[in-house]
Amino acid sequence: MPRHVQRVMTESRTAPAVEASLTHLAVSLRGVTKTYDNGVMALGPFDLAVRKGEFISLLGPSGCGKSTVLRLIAELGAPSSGTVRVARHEGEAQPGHGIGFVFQEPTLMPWANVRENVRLPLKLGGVPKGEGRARADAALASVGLADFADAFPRELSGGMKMRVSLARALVTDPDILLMDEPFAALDEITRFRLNNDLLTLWRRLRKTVIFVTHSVFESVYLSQRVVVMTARPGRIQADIRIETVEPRGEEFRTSTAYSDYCRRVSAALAPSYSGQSTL
Ligand SMILES: Nc1ncnc2c1ncn2[C@@H]1O[C@H](COP(=O)(O)OP(=O)(O)OP(=O)(O)O)[C@@H](O)[C@H]1O
Repeated sequence: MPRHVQRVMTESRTAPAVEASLTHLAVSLRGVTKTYDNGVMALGPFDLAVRKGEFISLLGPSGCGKSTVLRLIAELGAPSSGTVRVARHEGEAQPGHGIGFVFQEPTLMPWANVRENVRLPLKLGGVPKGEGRARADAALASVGLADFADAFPRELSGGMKMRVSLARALVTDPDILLMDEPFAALDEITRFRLNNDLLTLWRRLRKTVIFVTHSVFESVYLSQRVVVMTARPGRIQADIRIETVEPRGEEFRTSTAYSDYCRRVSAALAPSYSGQSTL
């Protein structure tokens, strides 16, 4: 039975009705603020509820606290105030368990082959080598890299390295996938291809995905909801549901509905940039 682990918080009273509805949520942030040691107030107050299996994007100007949100969810830091809750299964009480993290940089170990890179989280978790290798191979197959398990990172393109990074995040079979601008450094064609592959994976695995991007187009294409943040300290500027025929594909990318949503999201984003230099 899933249970909810409540983490560092200064205010713990929650209305019973809200508590009950948490069983449908993967992640809940309520009244969260984050001020770093240097005095920078990065976030808040910030409220976000993400349903299990939902794909949402966080969009906002540079420095508005998007990565901070992901780090708080992953317990790579504690909120200054407010509540962060993450749904977990029994046996996943340790920080970070049940969560996969994909960063903009694939951060692969250059001296290890692709299989060993993907196996790393299992190795750190004490999974026996044979089982770990089999699971790493399965994760690699899921991202279309079954034939590259013995290759080294230097032999791979940028897109392939990102697939390895995704396989490494999936190898522990997390319920929640946090993705911090994973495709930002890739060329457009590779990015489009990875967008489609990610959607295919998401439809198959139904993980909860929280995806950070600077791209209005990418956020609308991928997400069921686009959450637009204000400039720092980041709060919710708009929460826009993207309703369209599923599964999405290239016809959605060229549809009027897609461009209408992009316009709507851009308009919601505009106030967050007001007063900021565009240079
Ligand atoms: N460890 C830290 N110590 C001090 N300040 C930090 C730290 N991490 C982030 N910040 C500051 O907090 C603010 C929010 O940072 P964060 O990385 O969450 O923003 P972001 O929206 O992800 O930015 P970007 O889109 O540029 O990646 C920024 O002003 C950043 O400089």
